[in-house]
Amino acid sequence: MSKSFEQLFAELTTKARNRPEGSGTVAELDHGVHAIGKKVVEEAAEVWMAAEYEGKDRAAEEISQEIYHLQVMMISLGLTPDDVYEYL
Ligand SMILES: N=c1c2ncn([C@@H]3O[C@H](COP(=O)(O)OP(=O)(O)OP(=O)(O)O)[C@@H](O)[C@H]3O)c2ncn1[C@@H]1O[C@H](COP(=O)(O)O)[C@@H](O)[C@H]1O
Repeated sequence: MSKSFEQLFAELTTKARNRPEGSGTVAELDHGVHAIGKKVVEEAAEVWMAAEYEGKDRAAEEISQEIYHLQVMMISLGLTPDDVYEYL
C-alpha cells in the first residue's frame, strides 16, 4: 500500500512509541545513530546505482528506502518533519 511522507512518519513514530514485536524500525532505532547513519549512506549509494544503471522504477524503490532511513534518523534525533521543512 502506498503512503505519503507524512503518513510513513506518523506510522514510524507510533512504532517507536509502542515498540511492537518484530518491527524493523524499532530494531534500527535501538542500534542508534551510528548504525542508522550507515544505512542512510548505503541507501544513498543504491539510489545512485539504480538511477545510473537500473532504470526509473528501481530508482524510485531505492529512493523510497532512503526516505525510510532518513525518517528513522529523524525519529532517533527527535526531529519532526516541520524541523526539516524549515530548511526547504
Ligand atoms: N518503507 C520501509 C522501508 N524501506 C526500507 N526498509 C528497510 O531497509 C532495508 C532495505 O535495505 P537494503 O536494500 O540494504 O536491503 P537488505 O540488505 O535486505 O536490508 P538488511 O539486510 O540490511 O535489513 C529493508 O530490508 C528494510 O529493513 C524499510 N522498512 C520498513 N518500511 C516501512 O516502515 C513501516 C514499519 O516497518 P516495521 O517497523 O518493520 O514494522 C512499514 O510500513 C514498512 O513498509
